Amino acid sequence: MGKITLPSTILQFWDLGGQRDIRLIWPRYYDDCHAVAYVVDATDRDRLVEGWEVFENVLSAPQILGVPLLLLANKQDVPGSLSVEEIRNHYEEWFQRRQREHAAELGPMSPTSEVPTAERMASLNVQGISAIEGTGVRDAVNWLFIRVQNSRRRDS
Ligand SMILES: Nc1nc2c(ncn2[C@@H]2O[C@H](COP(=O)(O)OP(=O)(O)OP(=O)(O)O)[C@@H](O)[C@H]2O)c(=O)[nH]1
Repeated sequence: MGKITLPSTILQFWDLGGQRDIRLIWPRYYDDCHAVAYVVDATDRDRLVEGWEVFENVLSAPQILGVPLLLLANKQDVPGSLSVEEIRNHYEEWFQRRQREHAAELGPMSPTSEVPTAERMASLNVQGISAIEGTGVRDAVNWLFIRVQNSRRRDS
């Protein structure tokens, strides 16, 4: 857990490990979650698809519906890492492919509860960071602060 103290609020972060067995405890945190910052390793092309599957699983939790989503493309300090735009495109292509596969499995007459691609992509902010060098972290925190504050205002 980490805390960032800002003049008007304290942001509290829970860093939930990405290992397979640790993912099982993530849902325990969903009830009190005001935003999701999902970190992917932008140097690891081979594991991106697995990352999107896990991400989608998180987003399908009812408690997560409507909370601000920040996708962080980490390791931007490494030459050749995927850029923010490449990560966004990779996720969008994967999401569209998955929607098509689901539609094909369900057949043409089945009602769909799928989220339209445009809606999903519009709700998602993608930013580049380097956790090691600290670049992009301030922008990410500012974005989270503003979005959480705005969604609190809407709720009250
Ligand atoms: N070059 C570079 N390496 C990084 C960066 N962030 C993390 N690493 C390295 O990536 C490896 C994994 O980092 P961790 O912080 O253990 O990753 P994690 O996602 O928290 O791991 P889990 O909690 O097990 O999911 C370590 O060797 C880090 O030094 C970064 O921004 N740039």
